[in-house]
Amino acid sequence: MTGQTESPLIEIAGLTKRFGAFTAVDDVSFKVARGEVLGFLGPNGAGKSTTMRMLAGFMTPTAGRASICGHDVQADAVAARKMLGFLPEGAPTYPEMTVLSFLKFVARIRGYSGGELADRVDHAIGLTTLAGVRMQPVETLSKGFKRRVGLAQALLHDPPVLVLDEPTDGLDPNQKHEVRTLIARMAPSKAIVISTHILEEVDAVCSRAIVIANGRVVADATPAELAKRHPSGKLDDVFRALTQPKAA
Ligand SMILES: Nc1ncnc2c1ncn2[C@@H]1O[C@H](COP(=O)(O)OP(=O)(O)OP(=O)(O)O)[C@@H](O)[C@H]1O
Repeated sequence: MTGQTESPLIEIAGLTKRFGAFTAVDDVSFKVARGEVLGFLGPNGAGKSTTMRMLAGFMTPTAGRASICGHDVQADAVAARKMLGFLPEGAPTYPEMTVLSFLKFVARIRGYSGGELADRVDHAIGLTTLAGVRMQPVETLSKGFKRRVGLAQALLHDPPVLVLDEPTDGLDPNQKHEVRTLIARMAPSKAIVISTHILEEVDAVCSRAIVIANGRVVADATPAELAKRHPSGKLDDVFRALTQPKAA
């Protein structure tokens, strides 16, 4: 420890995405420091995936900027992506590859070769409990296993920043628990953003939560602070109050 305050590893300022006349993400700003696990919450269509894609440099914003470890994700994309592990929504691409060949392919793209490549792939397979399916084509896996292959590729290079779009989607309760434990274990050394619909996940792994509705941030607080905003003390009541359209 140097005693110096480290700059946030993730910085988003005024991020906006319009599709024609429709504004999907509207002036979103936040910072995430090392050690934080930020839960990104919101109803279907709120703008979570669009924000995460822009943060990961996979979609160009209409306005605003995002940076990872000080590197602008658009202007300095290669440097930013080295510092980032991104789990997009849905299943991994290249469905015809086996789990092992897909992860080796990702490792080669990440610049690894020889023994180091093999070690990286083995480690990612171990972290995500994929050893039993390593020779199986990705397209033949169940949804939960596909999700874990996506997670394995995001973790492979041990990046300081993780952006995980619904990491536990499709997992059974045991697998959900494993992935949450893994996230909690990695948390002290990384800045992590996870989007989720599952409010218990926020209590389980997040040190902070942002709620987004209609593309706008409507709350940014710790889970305990958020829970206090409703007499029931329940996050799902707070979520409903923040995100449901008011009755006329
Ligand atoms: N390429 C696109 N063209 C037009 N509209 C889009 C496009 N991508 C997303 N949208 C719209 O932007 C809004 C936000 O979508 P987004 O996928 O970011 O929401 P989300 O919060 O991730 O939702 P979910 O929880 O259902 O995954 C939605 O109304 C969606 O239909």
